[in-house]
Amino acid sequence: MKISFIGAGSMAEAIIAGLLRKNICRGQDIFVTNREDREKLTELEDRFGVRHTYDMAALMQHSDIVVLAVKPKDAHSSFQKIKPYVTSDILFISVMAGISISYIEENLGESCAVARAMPNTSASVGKSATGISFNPHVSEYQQKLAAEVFSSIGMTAVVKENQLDGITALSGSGPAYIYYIVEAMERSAEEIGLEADTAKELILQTLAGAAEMLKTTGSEASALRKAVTSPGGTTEVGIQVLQKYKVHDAIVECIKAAAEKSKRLGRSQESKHTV
Ligand SMILES: NC(=O)C1=CN([C@@H]2O[C@H](COP(=O)(O)OP(=O)(O)OC[C@H]3O[C@@H](n4cnc5c(N)ncnc54)[C@H](O)[C@@H]3O)[C@@H](O)[C@H]2O)C=CC1
Ligand SMILES: O=C(O)[C@@H]1CCC=N1
Repeated sequence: MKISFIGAGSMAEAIIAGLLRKNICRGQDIFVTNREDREKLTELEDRFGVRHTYDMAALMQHSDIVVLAVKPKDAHSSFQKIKPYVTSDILFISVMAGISISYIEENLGESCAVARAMPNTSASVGKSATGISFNPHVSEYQQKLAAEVFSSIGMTAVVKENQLDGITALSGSGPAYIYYIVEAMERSAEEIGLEADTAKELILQTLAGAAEMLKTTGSEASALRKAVTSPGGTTEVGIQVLQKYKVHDAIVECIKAAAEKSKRLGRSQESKHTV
């Protein structure tokens, strides 16, 4: 499979790492390009054995799949660059938050094969949770190619496009919320006098263990929480503090706000650049 990346930032890098680790393609079958940072492209070339180019005709000719991995605000400028070289046999996979399939079709051509995906940065360790949606021009073969790409970086759920703003908020941004909680756990460990390295190991194992329990026991999160919470014990006091600070509601509001932002990101780009 020959695959190119328009945009060579954290998300492109995470997907490339997965593709190569799982031998989905060879480094020489991957082209990367960005706006102007040649140094970054050379670094990727050295690290992964991928090729880089600013020649869009060559990049597009080479590609079965073109991954659109620029920030949503740069979507339009990246479309302008590649539009002259679009052909009907290329599968475009956008990982851009908020950018709709119809906007991509408007810019690249109504009959283009387009997938809109929302992975997360855990892709770089093969643990992404990815939602993906296809337009009707994506053939079964191309759907298989896309499944190969995303299964190399973790699990994938095929969904209706209207689910993707929610998925962006839930699992696209999700790792950041978990890291935010870990930052707070690390600070509390310091404040209660634990040794930093030991605390870090304990936190990581606690996270991994809780994830494994959720995955393998089939029990609901609330039931697992209750099993930890001994009446009159320590957890009960801790949870009472979380309730006092309305942490549950804050997380619900956080994810709803992120989903709204994903919708707004798409709308603002689309209204700025009517074709
Ligand atoms: N970082 C994350 O956790 C996730 C990001 N995404 C999405 O992935 C996309 C990329 O995000 P990051 O990799 O974090 O961004 P980034 O800022 O690390 O990388 C963006 C890349 O796009 C390039 N670029 C900008 N304009 C360009 C143009 N006109 N032509 C060619 N290249 C251009 C930049 O030079 C840079 O290499 C975003 O749309 C984001 O919504 C999706 C899932 C998770
Ligand atoms: O923050 C963002 O906009 C991107 C999309 C999901 C994760 N990062």
